[in-house]
Amino acid sequence: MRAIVVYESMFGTTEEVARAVADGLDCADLFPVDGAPRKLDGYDLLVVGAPTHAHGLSRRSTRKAAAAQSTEGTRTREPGMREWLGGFGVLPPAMDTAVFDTRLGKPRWLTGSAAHSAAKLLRGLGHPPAAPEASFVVEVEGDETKLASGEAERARAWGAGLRSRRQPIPE
Ligand SMILES: Cc1cc2nc3c(=O)[nH]c(=O)nc-3n(C[C@H](O)[C@H](O)[C@H](O)COP(=O)(O)O)c2cc1C
Repeated sequence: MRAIVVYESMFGTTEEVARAVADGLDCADLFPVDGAPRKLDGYDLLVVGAPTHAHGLSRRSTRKAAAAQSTEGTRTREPGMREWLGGFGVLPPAMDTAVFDTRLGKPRWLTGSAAHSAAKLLRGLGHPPAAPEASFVVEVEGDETKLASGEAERARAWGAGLRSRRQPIPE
């Protein structure tokens, strides 16, 4: 199996999750969304991950708001995941997809979910996620946004789970 993990990240948290997911998959190419390829032929699985902004995928305005909060600049720039996914007319027909996000550790009806928005876009492209959407919790303390304890390990296990879903069933 050949997998590609594409992530958007302002402060590095979703990037950390993406690296753990790719590690769990053990067969994945990893790209920031602003450097991701437009040709996905040859991949069996596309995994996309993004931070939750204003209850869904980021928009240019929310990315600007994030940039204003950071003295170091943001990890990924334009385009965001919404625009990257929106730029595809078709995806390779046999390719599976999976989605994850990072968000605050509150009930989903309060936080929203970027993964849920990404899943909608993928359904529109005829590639509904093959696994349940995953969310990983971030904590914000003052100026610092960090992954909650245990979430990197959970992300690695989620990636490994995606890999095992794709293993052929022995005859
Ligand atoms: C402009 C903006 C809007 C946000 N809106 C939400 C939100 O609606 N729900 C939520 O759970 N977190 C929200 N957050 C927190 C982000 O989810 C958090 O910054 C992100 O998961 C960190 O990932 P990153 O380090 O990869 O950017 C928001 C953050 C920013 C900067």
